[in-house]
Amino acid sequence: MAQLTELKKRFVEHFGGDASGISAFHAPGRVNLIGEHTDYNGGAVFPAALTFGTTLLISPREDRKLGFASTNFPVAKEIPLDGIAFNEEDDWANYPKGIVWELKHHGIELTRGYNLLFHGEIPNGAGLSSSASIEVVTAYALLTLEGKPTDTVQIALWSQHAENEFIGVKCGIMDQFAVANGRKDHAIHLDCDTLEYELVPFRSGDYKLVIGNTNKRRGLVDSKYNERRSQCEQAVRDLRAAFPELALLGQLTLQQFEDNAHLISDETVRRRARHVVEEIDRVGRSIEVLNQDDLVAFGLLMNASHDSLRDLYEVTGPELDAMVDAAREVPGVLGSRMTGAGFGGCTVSLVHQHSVDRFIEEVGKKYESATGLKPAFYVCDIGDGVGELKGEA
Ligand SMILES: Nc1ncnc2c1ncn2[C@@H]1O[C@H](COP(=O)(O)OP(=O)(O)OP(=O)(O)O)[C@@H](O)[C@H]1O
Ligand SMILES: OC[C@H]1O[C@H](O)[C@H](O)[C@@H](O)[C@H]1O
Repeated sequence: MAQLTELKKRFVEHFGGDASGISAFHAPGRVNLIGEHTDYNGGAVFPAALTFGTTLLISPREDRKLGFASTNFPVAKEIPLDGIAFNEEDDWANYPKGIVWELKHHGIELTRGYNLLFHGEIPNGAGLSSSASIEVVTAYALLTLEGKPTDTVQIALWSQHAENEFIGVKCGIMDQFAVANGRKDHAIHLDCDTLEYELVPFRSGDYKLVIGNTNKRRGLVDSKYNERRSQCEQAVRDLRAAFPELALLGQLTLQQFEDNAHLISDETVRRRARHVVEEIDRVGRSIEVLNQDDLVAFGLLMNASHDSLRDLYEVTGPELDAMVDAAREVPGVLGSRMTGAGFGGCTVSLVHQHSVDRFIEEVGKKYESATGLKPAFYVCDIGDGVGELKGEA
């Protein structure tokens, strides 16, 4: 792999030494096909790993220090292994530091220092999980080099915990889980309450998944994400009048919700909860129609998902809506929706392979004239989850 050779050169230029002790790892980004804002409600999600992601080159060093560099960011860091703590000044290096902190939390103290060079191909802050990717690849690599088990479900949970507690972003489990457990040409049907999951072959036939990046950056921490979470918690509290044991909205069937929605006193909170329960139902129906290779029905469910995120959950915004509206006007598009947290970021559309060029041109033009922003498009295949790049390293 030419790129790995190039990265090794950069590693040696930056950290010195020779290339012989370098190991290489890769974790993908992810796209969520349907099941949005359901993970932290204990509901179902249906994401898939991308073929592009974060490559990590890593080698042990003699002292008890961690050297962090990234081809994506100018600032490199050298940090003592002992006493790892969040530090604003360490900027992006807080993500891999958070993993070292997390491993320690589980009794895994690194036995030596390491140099790490990251190379990311995922646009940051665009809803394709570059942060989950850097977390998961760091955890997998460090566990491998320390001779510890690399259980990818455990790695997902630890990475999520690091993001929640070390970085301070209260995300659900979907991103880290997809990045850690993805499989080529499969999407993951994950129950976020039990963490039971099934890899579902994604047979898209003549259709391609096309990601559209609005290039409207969204800030997860300062966005309305946490407000949505609290509204869901409020709905659960109200619904306990009928279900005293209820812990998460995802534990309700659609019918149970319909029969008791009136218990939620605030109208906005009721709409938020309705989105969650209906979206979980849409995930179940998606699996059913995909099992029958009914892509048309799946496209309609994608559309319904976006419309609900726009009208009930209110996390889309003008950019995502403009891109989805433009996408649905192109012949050969079966469905189009926002993906990820929302408030900007990316859309995902199911587009006939013969319409992809026209899609990119027409959606690009309409989107730019509606918003003044230049979008980017990625025609994507579904890739594998985290792993070591053994042959190529
Ligand atoms: N290759 C990389 N090198 C260094 N830092 C990275 C790399 N990839 C991601 N990061 C860190 O992760 C941050 C992006 O995380 P953030 O949660 O804001 O967005 P995201 O994960 O891309 O999007 P989303 O959470 O919506 O899926 C970057 O600003 C940087 O600090
Ligand atoms: O589905 C919305 C999605 O938003 C972000 O990507 C979070 O990191 C995920 O945990 C999930 O909540």
